[in-house]
Amino acid sequence: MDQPRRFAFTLKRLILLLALVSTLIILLSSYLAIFQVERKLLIDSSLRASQSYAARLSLTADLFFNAAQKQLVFSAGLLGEEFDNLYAIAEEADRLQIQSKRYSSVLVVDKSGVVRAASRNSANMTGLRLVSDANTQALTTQNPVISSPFRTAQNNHIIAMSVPIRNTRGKYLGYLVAEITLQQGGIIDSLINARNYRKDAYIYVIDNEGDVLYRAADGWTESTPQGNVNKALLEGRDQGFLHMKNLQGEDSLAGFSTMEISGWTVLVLHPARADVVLLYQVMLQVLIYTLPFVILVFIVIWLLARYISRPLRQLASKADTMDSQDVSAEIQQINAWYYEASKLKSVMLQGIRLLHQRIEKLSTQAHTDPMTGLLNRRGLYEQVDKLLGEESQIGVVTLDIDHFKVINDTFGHDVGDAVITQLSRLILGNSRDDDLLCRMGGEEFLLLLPGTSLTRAVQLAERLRRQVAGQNFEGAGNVTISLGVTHFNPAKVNIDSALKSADKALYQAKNDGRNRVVSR
Ligand SMILES: Nc1nc2c(ncn2[C@@H]2O[C@H](COP(=O)(O)OP(=O)(O)OP(=O)(O)O)[C@@H](O)[C@H]2O)c(=O)[nH]1
Repeated sequence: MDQPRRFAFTLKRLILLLALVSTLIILLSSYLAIFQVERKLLIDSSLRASQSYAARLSLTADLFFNAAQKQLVFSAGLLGEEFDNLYAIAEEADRLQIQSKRYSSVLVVDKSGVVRAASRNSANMTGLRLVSDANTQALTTQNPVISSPFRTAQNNHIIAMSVPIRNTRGKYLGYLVAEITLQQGGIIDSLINARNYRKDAYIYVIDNEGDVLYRAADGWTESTPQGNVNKALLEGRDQGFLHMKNLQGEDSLAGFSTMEISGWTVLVLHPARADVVLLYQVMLQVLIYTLPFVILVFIVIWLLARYISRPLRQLASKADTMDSQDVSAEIQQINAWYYEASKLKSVMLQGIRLLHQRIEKLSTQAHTDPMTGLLNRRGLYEQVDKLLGEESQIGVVTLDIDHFKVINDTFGHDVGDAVITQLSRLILGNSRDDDLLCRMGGEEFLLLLPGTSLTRAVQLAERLRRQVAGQNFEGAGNVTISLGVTHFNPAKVNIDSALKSADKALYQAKNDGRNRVVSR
């Protein structure tokens, strides 16, 4: 069963992770910075727009009040001259109302608060005693007054604009008052309305105490506005902008401007969340525009991470096969294009060289006999396979020193060693490069002779025997050897049985009196 592959922190993944995390942090922080800057810009611009709209409205209202006041002052001058002529003052009141159309009614009031004359549409008020605060204010101040809104007996929501009437000697006779309706369609409504501004905006007009006189939004005007705006929010400024809650309790941004003549303040409010919604749209756009670049950056980072990590990844994969023969050549192929990788590559190559030398040394030690330098039994089996595959006939000679125990016992072990070494050199001197010569153990040797017939193997064995017998061995004098010879075809006969056969021949040579060659 396949083991599930464990996640590994490779260099490529680490570079990718690092790059991704840092890119994301940079992106997020820039995104947040853009968000903050955009938010401030949007809020600022929307506050400024509201404030300039409020300023325009209050200027328009100021121009109206100014013109209206001048008109009333002019008429009051005429009325002062003809105050006793009831017909004339009623005509003037009517003329004013018809001409201006701004006024719902025009009244001439005497100094006791009784309506002396009225425009035709309010003729029924003639003779009535007025009791409103506006009346009291006009009579007590004897100055031009713009009243706070109030409800008339006919339930009209109005403000009253009055100017004093004096005769030619300056004596106070009463006042001329024009009533201006606040209801939808009235003059204030047509001056101050939300129709030309953003749809979510509210227009408030507040008086000096902060009481809401007028409230309108897109398409509607409140007939009896209630509520109070804390004037402390305006911080004594004539115009500016502020954050506040509207009368529904929503967080709102407001621009304001105060009228000169009435002292009323126009507030233009809109809910703050509208700008936030706009901001989210802007941020979404930013995201959409930046996304392709972000993806491109990630792809570039991914390719770079691959390119940077490739030499190290390839070197790391070769670390698993450092004992293989071809690994050095494979490592040479790796493009270690930067300092650390190239350093690692050269250290690995050096390490592999040393490792292979060491392995070779160990292998040689394991396969050779240290005393004679010949192959040992393991070394023979290691190399014989090649020989067996290539040859159709192999001569086998096995040889053993005669009475070697006596040599040891007589001359000592060192002399025995020297005899073995000298014999091995002699055998080597009689063999070809292709021959496999092996010290099988003790004083026993084996010769495998590739491509050699039995006859030639016997000839070689005989030559060896004679040479040994004729040689003087240092410290031991004359030494003889016995040899067993055989021959086999590796395709047909197993090497072990061939060796056994050679051993038998050797055994027979020993039995037959030693210092001889026996073949089988
Ligand atoms: N000096 C020395 N002696 C060895 C070495 N290896 C084996 N011997 C000795 O070789 C001797 C072999 O003795 P045996 O097997 O009885 O044979 P032999 O005395 O040669 O008698 P035959 O083979 O029957 O002629 C033993 O005494 C071993 O101790 C070696 O590396 N050096």
